[in-house]
Amino acid sequence: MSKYIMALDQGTTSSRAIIFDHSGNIVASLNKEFTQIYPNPGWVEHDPMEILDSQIEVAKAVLEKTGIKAEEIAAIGITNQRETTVVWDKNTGKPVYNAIVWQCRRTAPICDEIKSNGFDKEILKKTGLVVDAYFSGTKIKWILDNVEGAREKAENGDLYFGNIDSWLIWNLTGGKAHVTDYSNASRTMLFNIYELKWDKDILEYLDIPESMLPDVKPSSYVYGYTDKSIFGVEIPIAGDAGDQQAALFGQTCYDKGMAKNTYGTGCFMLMNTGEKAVPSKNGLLTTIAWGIDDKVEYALEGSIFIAGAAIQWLRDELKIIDNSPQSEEYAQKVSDTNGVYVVPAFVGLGAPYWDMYARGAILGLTRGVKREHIIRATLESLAYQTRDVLEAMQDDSGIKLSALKVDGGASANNFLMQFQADILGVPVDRPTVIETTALGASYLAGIATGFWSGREEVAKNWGVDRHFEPNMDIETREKLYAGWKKAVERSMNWAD
Ligand SMILES: Nc1ncnc2c1ncn2[C@@H]1O[C@H](COP(=O)(O)OP(=O)(O)O)[C@@H](O)[C@H]1O
Ligand SMILES: O=P(O)(O)OC[C@H](O)CO
Repeated sequence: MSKYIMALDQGTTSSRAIIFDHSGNIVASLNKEFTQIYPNPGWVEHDPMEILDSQIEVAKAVLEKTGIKAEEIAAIGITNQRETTVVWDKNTGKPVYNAIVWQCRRTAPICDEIKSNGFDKEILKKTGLVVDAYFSGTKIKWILDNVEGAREKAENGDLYFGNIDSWLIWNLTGGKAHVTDYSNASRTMLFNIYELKWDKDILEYLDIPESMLPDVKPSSYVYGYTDKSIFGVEIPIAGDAGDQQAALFGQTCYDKGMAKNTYGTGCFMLMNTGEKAVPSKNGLLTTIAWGIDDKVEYALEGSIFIAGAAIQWLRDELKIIDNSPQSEEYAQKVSDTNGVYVVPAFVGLGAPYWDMYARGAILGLTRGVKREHIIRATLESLAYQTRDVLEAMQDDSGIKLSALKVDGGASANNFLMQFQADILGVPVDRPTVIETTALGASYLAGIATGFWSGREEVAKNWGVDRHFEPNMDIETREKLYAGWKKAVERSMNWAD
């Protein structure tokens, strides 16, 4: 009998493979960072072949490391950085251009044009998305308009588009399945989230042939089997969800009103809104959580573009820490930021501001400011951005959270989690498994193949590692937050 599920978690900065047992515990995990390509200011690309190779490498290596045989893997669940766009030739399997990453701002002018024509309102109504360079639609258009010969090939039906999930599944199945799931489709800006189909008007407006697009399936479903040449046996690929929706699933937020916040490269808060799509008045996105049990369920989402990436910036560019966990040690050496705010708007601002032209800023510098203050202010910026989003979410949903479930790499930082509870005035709960993205993908795959009976069974696996209770007086909290709002204002509308 197969004893495990393997999740392939293809994130913005690394490809990860995790093996889970029946209790939802991590048996083994491996990850590999890959190259970030910045060809121009504000542009971000990945090499799709490097993504594929690194993902297969860690999957094979994690099996080798544990001695677990491929036959013991009941199913594979895929989860991925969302919106990142790959276009490839279906005859040769070769990408026609690098993957254009979700953070890339190159299509801001296309978005401006959409807005000036007023078509953004139509797009919001159909897709639940605010028009922004973040989503896949304008990235596909850019490739077709700028890569020599691409448009002609696309019109001949020779090109496929996919987000990273589709690119991986197509390759892992030996070119047999060109598919995606509802959650990923809902991030393309091309998918009508109410009618559950690709939207012909938007495709026409952006001049994208429908033949390029994958078939859209449930998130818990057998899409195909891995080609024998990869693991020696065929393993069903039975789960597919965008990483943030997968984390919502892994956090077992199955009831309306349940929410989680994931602190990875970016930071993404999602609230389950059940079978009803809730439009936002406050700059949040209405998106599909997943398709399962013959229906789709929706979520409200606050997307923060830069979170853990700001800590990597302290490490890699400023070189004032040696590794991310060290940020906690430095932040605790000072009792406050000495009046400093860091606004990490490196690629503009997402929810609730949606300013493609905002740029990062350090404000409040005086002669006494030390690196510890800058490090602390950078960590605090993750918490302030989360408060911006939580306020919008509570207002849109009419639901006041009794506690916020957190996960992702930076949620390991105890200083940050305590400050988060303090600045929200809401307790924060960190679960025993913070790799909830991979866990959610495993649950989706395991449910599709009968490894688990359903959501009720896996919900029992969730447990708290640590509870952070707010411990700041209201006056301090509000004063600090008011300073943040002022700082954000100064960073906005900066780049031309
Ligand atoms: N202890 C920590 N304190 C602050 N940030 C951290 C810590 N550990 C990891 N991070 C940040 O978390 C991010 C990695 O989290 P992860 O969930 O793996 O992200 P992703 O899936 O986006 O690659 C990195 O940006 C890293 O800087
Ligand atoms: O790679 P992550 O975990 O930061 O997630 C990226 C998001 O999916 C982008 O929408």
